[in-house]
Amino acid sequence: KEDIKWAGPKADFKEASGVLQLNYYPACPDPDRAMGLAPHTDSTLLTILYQNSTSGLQVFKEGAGWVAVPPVPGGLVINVGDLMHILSNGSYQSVLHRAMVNRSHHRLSSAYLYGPPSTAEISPHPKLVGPTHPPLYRLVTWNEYLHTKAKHFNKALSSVRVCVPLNGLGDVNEQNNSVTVG
Ligand SMILES: O=C(O)CCC(=O)C(=O)O
Ligand SMILES: [Fe+2]
Repeated sequence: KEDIKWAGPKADFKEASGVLQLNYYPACPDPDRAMGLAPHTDSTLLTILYQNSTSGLQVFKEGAGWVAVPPVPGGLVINVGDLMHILSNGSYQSVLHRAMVNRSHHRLSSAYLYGPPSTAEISPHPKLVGPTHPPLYRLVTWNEYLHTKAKHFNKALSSVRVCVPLNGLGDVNEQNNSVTVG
């Protein structure tokens, strides 16, 4: 199996796909009746997120529900995405998150999403699979995964899953599939 060419200190970034997403959430007098950004996981490897001083980001934590991630001055938030989830064979789970709107302040965030070339083949890393650790996800090209994500949204990870884990639970991210965002 070939090494990963699109990540690491000596990576070839020429064909890689990076996206800078700028989000603006106007103040909303009735925030409980509006959603800034619907619950989702990022498809990419890691996301580097900057948020201004207005709170709104929440992550879903098993057993605790939605937990606020308050802005830290000068701090960045790093999200694990689906690609890391697949590569690590589920050891690093992609984080379900959403953005709420604020009653009195507008909110800005910018997310840098790093992705491989569209033809890159994505599967659990060979060093992490073996007789006692079967691969949980089948091989997909990055392009194929993005199409699957556009179609199945928060069920995309499950749809490329090849066998049920020993504890019999599905992906945490599966529970929220009601709203689609761009
Ligand atoms: O605005 C935020 O804090 C979250 C943005 C986000 O999740 C995204 O752009 O993917
Ligand atoms: Fe996100």
